[in-house]
Amino acid sequence: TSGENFECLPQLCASVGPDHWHKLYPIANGDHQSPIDIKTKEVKKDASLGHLQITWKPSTCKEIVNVGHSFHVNFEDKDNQSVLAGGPLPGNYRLCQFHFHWGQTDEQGSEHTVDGGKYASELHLVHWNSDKYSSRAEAFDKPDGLAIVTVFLKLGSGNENLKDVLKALDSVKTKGKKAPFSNFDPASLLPKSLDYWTYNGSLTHPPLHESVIWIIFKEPITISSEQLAHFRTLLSSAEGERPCPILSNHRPPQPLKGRVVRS
Ligand SMILES: CCc1c(F)c(F)c(S(N)(=O)=O)c(F)c1F
Ligand SMILES: [Zn+2]
Repeated sequence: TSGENFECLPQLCASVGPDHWHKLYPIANGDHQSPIDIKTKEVKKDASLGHLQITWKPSTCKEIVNVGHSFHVNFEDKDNQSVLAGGPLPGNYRLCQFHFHWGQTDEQGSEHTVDGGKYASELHLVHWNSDKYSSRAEAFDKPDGLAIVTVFLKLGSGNENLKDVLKALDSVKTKGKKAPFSNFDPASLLPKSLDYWTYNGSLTHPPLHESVIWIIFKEPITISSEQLAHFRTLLSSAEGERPCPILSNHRPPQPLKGRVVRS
């Protein structure tokens, strides 16, 4: 086709979807894969689990980047300024980035599900074990390497605290683009209650390392249909290429393989 600028064909963009990952990343069929469906009746109450200690500094927020299948808000993590501790964690985990997952329609989009129920979106705040490792790269593939705090977003009224993130998205529309994004307080995206579920799992996108302690808040925050549509305007194509919108980027739930979810 001589430079026609037609919309990206869905199958072209999705030819590397979750069902193909195992060919390049055999761990995709491993015993500690994420996400999972949380069956609330099978959750084990564990009195030894303490409260989470969250100390995130807005001044460590640095930039927003289009990583092709999503966007990441990256934090300065050269010292222990924005850290997570307590709960199921053995020590301090340093915040390095957050990102969202969403679906083709408002009826799906979360990665974890609760009693089979899907939320419209899911926020992941990624931290690495800075007591034991010297960088996120070193921690990424270690069993106690990462701690990911997860907040469900349910379809509802517009979320004031997402406005700044959504506005910043407009400056990183195409793959590989990055823009400064500072002084954002990720705690503004937390629910009132910090009650959580926790289990051991993996990254939900290649390389799928089984290196994650998942900490999932039970209470969702809200997101509107318009804000979800804004997520879907992000492109997986680079500048000048045929535009290919990221309509969805959530992996379906994986087998629990005997793991226990605690709260
Ligand atoms: C290696 C890049 C990467 C992922 F592939 C990934 F799947 C996740 S996730 N959805 O488990 O939080 C990350 F946080 C992440 F940084
Ligand atoms: Zn994620």
